Amino acid sequence: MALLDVERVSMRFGGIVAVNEASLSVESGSITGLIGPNGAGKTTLFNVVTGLQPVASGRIRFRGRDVTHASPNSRAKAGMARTFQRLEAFGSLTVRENVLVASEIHAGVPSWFRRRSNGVDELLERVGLTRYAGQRADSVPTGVARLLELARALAIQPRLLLLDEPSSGLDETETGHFGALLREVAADGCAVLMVEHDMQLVMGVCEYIHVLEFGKVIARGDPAQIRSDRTVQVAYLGFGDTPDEHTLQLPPVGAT
Ligand SMILES: Nc1ncnc2c1ncn2[C@@H]1O[C@H](COP(=O)(O)OP(=O)(O)OP(=O)(O)O)[C@@H](O)[C@H]1O
Repeated sequence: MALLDVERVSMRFGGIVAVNEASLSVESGSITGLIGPNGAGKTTLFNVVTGLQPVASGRIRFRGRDVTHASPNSRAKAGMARTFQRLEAFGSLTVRENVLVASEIHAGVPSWFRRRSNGVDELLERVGLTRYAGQRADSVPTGVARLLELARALAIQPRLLLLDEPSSGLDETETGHFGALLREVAADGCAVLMVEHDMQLVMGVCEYIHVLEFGKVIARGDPAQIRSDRTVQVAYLGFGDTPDEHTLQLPPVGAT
């Protein structure tokens, strides 16, 4: 059984069908991509999976449990963490305090009652934030803020990490570093489901990819299958009918 199973889920905003009977699954310890054009329904699907928005129909199972109507909080407690497109850290707290708060919320105990900081410093070290630990979150560059979002999500020791456009605002080197970090996270047993527009990152780190268009999953497969899928090339990547057009624009699999 997969770690996450989304079965024929739909979600509407009035007359707009944002997610239309979409199904996808995420295996434990894997990195899975969710790609598609702007407005395809990716963020809405994340919101439905994490419980921020209700489903109109369909079923969501996480770790074998039906969580279709569970609260966001109980899904988080069961091991789901997510980041948002817009950076959400507490600006007036330091980088370290931000991670500490996330860790405390997860543990349910304020740190002054505990002797240890629940691995916060190790976590900062692991994602490369130690030198920024004492800086206010609103004073760090975007690349560092993205790592902070990742560290805050990891602080709840999730089984599944949902990342919404994590490389947004990162340069190529930072994106490469981020991709390497994601591989480590997955190797440690935390599955990653990632919405991302940077195809180099997606093709480089994802083992499996789902493609969404108009709320429907139009293709799924490993990076090589997605690269060569004609429907994806036309619908998402905007290629015409010239057979070789796409090969010039897509990065090779494993490029990151
Ligand atoms: N709060 C809302 N109210 C009404 N319509 C919405 C709302 N949020 C999203 N939509 C619509 O739902 C559809 C899916 O939007 P969504 O943001 O999920 O797409 P997306 O794939 O994440 O896009 P992007 O890549 O641009 O972030 C779009 O048609 C969008 O306009």
